Amino acid sequence: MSDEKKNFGGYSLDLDDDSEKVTKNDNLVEVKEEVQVKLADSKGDPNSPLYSVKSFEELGLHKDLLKGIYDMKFSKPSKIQEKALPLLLANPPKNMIGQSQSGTGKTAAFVLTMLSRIDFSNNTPQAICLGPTRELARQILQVVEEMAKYTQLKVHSAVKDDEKAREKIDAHLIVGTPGKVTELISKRLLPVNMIKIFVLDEADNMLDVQGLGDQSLRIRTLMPKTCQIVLFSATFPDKVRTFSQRFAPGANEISLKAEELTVAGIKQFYMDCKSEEHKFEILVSLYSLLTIGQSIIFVRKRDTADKIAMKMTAQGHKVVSLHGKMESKDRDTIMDSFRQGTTKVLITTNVMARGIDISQVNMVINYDIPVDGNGRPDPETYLHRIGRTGRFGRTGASVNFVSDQRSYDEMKAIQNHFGCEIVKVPTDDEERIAKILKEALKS
Ligand SMILES: Nc1ncnc2c1ncn2[C@@H]1O[C@H](COP(=O)(O)OP(=O)(O)OP(=O)(O)O)[C@@H](O)[C@H]1O
Repeated sequence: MSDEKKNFGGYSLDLDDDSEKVTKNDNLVEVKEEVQVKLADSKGDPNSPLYSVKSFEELGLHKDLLKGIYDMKFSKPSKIQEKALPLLLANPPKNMIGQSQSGTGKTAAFVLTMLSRIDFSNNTPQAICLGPTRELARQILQVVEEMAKYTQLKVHSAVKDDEKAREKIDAHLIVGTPGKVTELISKRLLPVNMIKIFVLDEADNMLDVQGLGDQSLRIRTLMPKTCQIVLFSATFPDKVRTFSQRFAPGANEISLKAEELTVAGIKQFYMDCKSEEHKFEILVSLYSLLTIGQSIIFVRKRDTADKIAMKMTAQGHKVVSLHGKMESKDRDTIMDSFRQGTTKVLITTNVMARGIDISQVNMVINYDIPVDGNGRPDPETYLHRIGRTGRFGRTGASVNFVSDQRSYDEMKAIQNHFGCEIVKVPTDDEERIAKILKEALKS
């Protein structure tokens, strides 16, 4: 889609495309318990993304929403919630482009805004929220349902193979993926004339990726003129930011510099493997560490995910793979069992890189270093992948596997982009590996 001209709202736009217990070793069991309670990111530190001076009451939320969030054990807002909510809730509504580090509570910021804008006495769609994958859309829907527990909200899930709407939707809030929402609108099942707020989560991805971008844009053009446009992500690369500003004209912006994006609680490592086979051997040797909490292993290709899962399973390890080639039903089952902690190790592609929030995930392995569609190192995807751990101040470890000069250079390019530290871990000393990673999860 590079250089392609898009017409939107009268503008011509340039779119750039692009606890299963570990029985082997008592120490590991001990660490697991510590990992679960340890908060790395001190909320007392004014520089922490979790720091705030205000309470939720001071942010002007309805008492029914306050009851919902207190039930979820949210005691104080995070920085992005404290900063964004007053801007998002102000009248007349203003658009928003909001950025904050992974796992710092962006979802609550936009969900609470949508819920605050809805008139529950009017049974017609008033808010649409889109995410890039069915897994993320389902997760947002769960958050919506929890937060809206004390309201009269009716919500509709718009993901493939889910709730086949045949009649006109009368739910107040729609959460879905762009493809399904486009379909519902074109079949005239989803009326959009009363939509007051349109949210894109993982907005940079939603606007940049071929297909998703086209659909998001098309839906955007159908929104009423007065509709509030809200874009959130941990990353807004320059090429997407300019477009975002046109997508959400006059928006309030909360932004971060590249160097501010990495989360302090996520320690980053790399292991210098000799070959592809050696990568697999190292992965297997890490299994007992991977199951201390839960882990996600990211690979580049769907086939690789399946192959590794098969090989590990054949060796007696309990792992599952999840990727976009699978049936929706299977994806949901795998995801639900990982979310419940029944499965501990998930091998996946970038489909799971963004937004997925499972607090028990304390290790992420980049089995393949992320690259973009042109084969170039992809810092944004890297940041989202490692952000699946270290959620809301928890500790986490991420380990990059490199196996040749090229993968090493890719990792270095990503490291330079963020100006972060990625520490080398030896591959030939299991005890030392365990010590380093366990230390990372403790500190
Ligand atoms: N104020 C709060 N107090 C306690 N926990 C919170 C608060 N806000 C959010 N959380 C929890 O923090 C976790 C991370 O939040 P969320 O998934 O919204 O992060 P995010 O900023 O959207 O991350 P990502 O960029 O990875 O999508 C969730 O489990 C959420 O329930």
